[in-house]
Amino acid sequence: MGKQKFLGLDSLSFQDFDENSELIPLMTPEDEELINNETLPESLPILPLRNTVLFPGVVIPITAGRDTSIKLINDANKGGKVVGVVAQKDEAVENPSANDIYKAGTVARILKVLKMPDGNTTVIIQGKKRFEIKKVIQEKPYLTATISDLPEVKPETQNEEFSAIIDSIKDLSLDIIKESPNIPSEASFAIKNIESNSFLVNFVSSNMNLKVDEKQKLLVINDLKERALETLKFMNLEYQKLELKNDIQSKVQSDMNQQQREYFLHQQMKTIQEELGGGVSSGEEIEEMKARAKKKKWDKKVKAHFDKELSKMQRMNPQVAEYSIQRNYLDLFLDLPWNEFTQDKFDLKRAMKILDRDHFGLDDVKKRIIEYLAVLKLRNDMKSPILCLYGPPGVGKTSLGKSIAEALGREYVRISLGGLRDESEIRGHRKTYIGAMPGRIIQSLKKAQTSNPVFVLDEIDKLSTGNQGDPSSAMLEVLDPEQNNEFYDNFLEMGYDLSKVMFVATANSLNTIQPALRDRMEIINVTGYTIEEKVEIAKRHLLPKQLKEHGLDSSNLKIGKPQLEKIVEGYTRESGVRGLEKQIAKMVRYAAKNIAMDEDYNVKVSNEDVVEILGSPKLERDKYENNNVAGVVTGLAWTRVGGDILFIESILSKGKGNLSITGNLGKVMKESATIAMEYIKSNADKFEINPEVFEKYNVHIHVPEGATPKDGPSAGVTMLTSLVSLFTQRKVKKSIAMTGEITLRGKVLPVGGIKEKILAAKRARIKEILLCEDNKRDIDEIKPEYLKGLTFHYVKDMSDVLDIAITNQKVKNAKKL
Ligand SMILES: Nc1ncnc2c1ncn2[C@@H]1O[C@H](COP(=O)(O)OP(=O)(O)OP(=O)(O)O)[C@@H](O)[C@H]1O
Repeated sequence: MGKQKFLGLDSLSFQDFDENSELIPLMTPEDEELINNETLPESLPILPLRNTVLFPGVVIPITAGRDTSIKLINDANKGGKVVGVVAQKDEAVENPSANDIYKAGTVARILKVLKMPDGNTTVIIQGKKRFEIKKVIQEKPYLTATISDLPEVKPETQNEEFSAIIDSIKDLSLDIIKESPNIPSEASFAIKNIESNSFLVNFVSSNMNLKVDEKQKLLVINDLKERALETLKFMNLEYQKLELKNDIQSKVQSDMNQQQREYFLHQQMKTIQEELGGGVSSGEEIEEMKARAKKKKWDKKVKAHFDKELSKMQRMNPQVAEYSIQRNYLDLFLDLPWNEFTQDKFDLKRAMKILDRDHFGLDDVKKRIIEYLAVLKLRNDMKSPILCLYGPPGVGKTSLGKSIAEALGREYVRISLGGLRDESEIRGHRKTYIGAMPGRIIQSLKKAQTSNPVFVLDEIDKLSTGNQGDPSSAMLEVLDPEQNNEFYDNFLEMGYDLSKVMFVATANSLNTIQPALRDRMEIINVTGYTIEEKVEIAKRHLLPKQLKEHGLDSSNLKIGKPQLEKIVEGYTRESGVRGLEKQIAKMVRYAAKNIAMDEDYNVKVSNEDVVEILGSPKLERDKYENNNVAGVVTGLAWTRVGGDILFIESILSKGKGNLSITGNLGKVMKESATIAMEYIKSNADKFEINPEVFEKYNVHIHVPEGATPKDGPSAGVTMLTSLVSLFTQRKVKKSIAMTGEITLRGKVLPVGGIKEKILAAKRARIKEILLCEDNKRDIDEIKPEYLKGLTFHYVKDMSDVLDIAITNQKVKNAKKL
């Protein structure tokens, strides 16, 4: 419903009308009756309406601009004040003829004629009765036609359907008025007061936002019920459109409100900041940043990003917190090395020299490192391989990384991944967090100041998965040559090229490294050292290093080989040399103290001095004991800290044939014990064991040294030997140690960690070692000097094990079973 058409009163006031003019719309059935009883003249002047349709009872203002219309109105106003009003088919037609107007129209009464200042004439007319043109009898000076009545067909007064339609029209028009901001609320007052159904339908039809032809269609429907229904349909459509429009508008409105609010707040903030003495952002700082930026070797993308962020900073007030966040952020861009590389030194001889200078032994490892450097040199694409040095603690993995950096002439950085459980430690926090920082990778590169350092990732096997994302998956991206040229740090908000970085990871164990990570690395095993090697390392490296660190030199303290050996054997029990270094540091401190206190001391230390300084040698638990007791056998184990020996003890006690196992053992070891037991039971004859023994006695197996958890199937042969020795009460071969898995069928299977196990056996002064035949190839790979003084027995079946390990001699005080 358009405002200008509603009641037709928008530009006029009531004072413009005579007291008795019939301005007030018809409201009652009596009014309607009056109109219907009026007799129509035979012919009428026809006033064509350009853009509306007049309905009976409705008052509308029309503007007459055309000369013909003005003449018609003037003539009629002077005469009977009655005209026929018919809508034009096409509003563009200037002088409509009979064919240009519809056939049906409404008789109108002129209520008022007003001369407007613009020369137009405004006429207030009221619709009376509908008519049909029979014939146009003259076209000049205006159209005149003979007409006939169009009688309205009314439903019976009791028609329920019609009443329902009328009610709906009323309700819906009230709804429409409520939803339409343009319709004055008085309109609802009018609707409520219209009593004549016919007039209600006309009133609504006239005021609806319909096209002329739609209104005309309504006008010519004689059946009032049908007309009402059609009107209701149009109203429904109109209501839906209105709802949609309001919906859109309220959305737009709320967006606007939000924007206005922000703008307003910003303005306020600005004012407050100015009041507090803040000014425009510090120009000097920005100029300095710009100068630094000029020296950076950024690619286009990074440069564009930096420029954008810098101009953001320029617009900020230096007093606000965001300013310093932004400055830190941009500082990081300026501090980070971008495409700044050190030239690699590919002199492999020199590299070898450096590796030899820093590390004693480790020949295989050094050889593999040199091979790697050679490949790097030949490929020359600067894409670096990822090395993973794995082995027990203190064997020099980390320090090898450092030597590699020196050999290549690259910068060296290191991060420890041990216990790191938060992905953001690697990838950083988004800069919107309070106290956000880049991840460790980016921080280390900032420290390195070059884009191609040697980057040591210590303890990659100890990366743990916490509830803050998975750091291993972030590491995967770091270590994947396909992806790491665009490593994304959350703080940096940019990809950073890590492909030129040479990563060297270290690990104590391969099992706990995520398999996908392990696949991406070249694994190099760094095994532990023999006693002789440790002595050499101590002499050549550890002692000079410690002397230097304490401000002394070799003239202040001399430790001979026998004493070093004593220290290694009596005070350390490890695969690496970290503990040894600590003991040597103690020796050096002793000298330093004496020098500082001006006291005499032996520069060349004796065995006694060693005991005096370090205390009496610690118990050497992992020393082979003897074979005097049945059921005690030495096994070889592999742990994360290197090889170790273990003793398996078993005893019999009167009982009902139960098997119990104690010690800090894993599930697999317990299974091995059960397998061994079953094997013995089924081969009791062979070992001359009375089968009744199994029912009369309980067996208890124990593995002492419970502090280090031991698991793995490799104790199988040891369990078996222990139990056979127990049931037969025969001695186990002297100075023998063994490792191997057993199966129910009596087979012996190969096991891992052989190198470490051999070193542990040597430390424990074992002479003979029993292994699966398939482990021979591991032994063949070990340097002969490591194997000096050891005899190997290779076996296939459990019976071979027993043939070798169990003697015919009964133990002292053998039990009679
Ligand atoms: N072969 C060697 N020659 C000289 N020094 C060595 C040798 N092996 C180890 N060291 C020294 O032993 C110390 C410990 O080595 P490092 O820290 O590299 O051990 P690691 O294998 O990385 O241990 P972890 O696994 O605990 O990190 C260092 O001071 C190192 O120089």
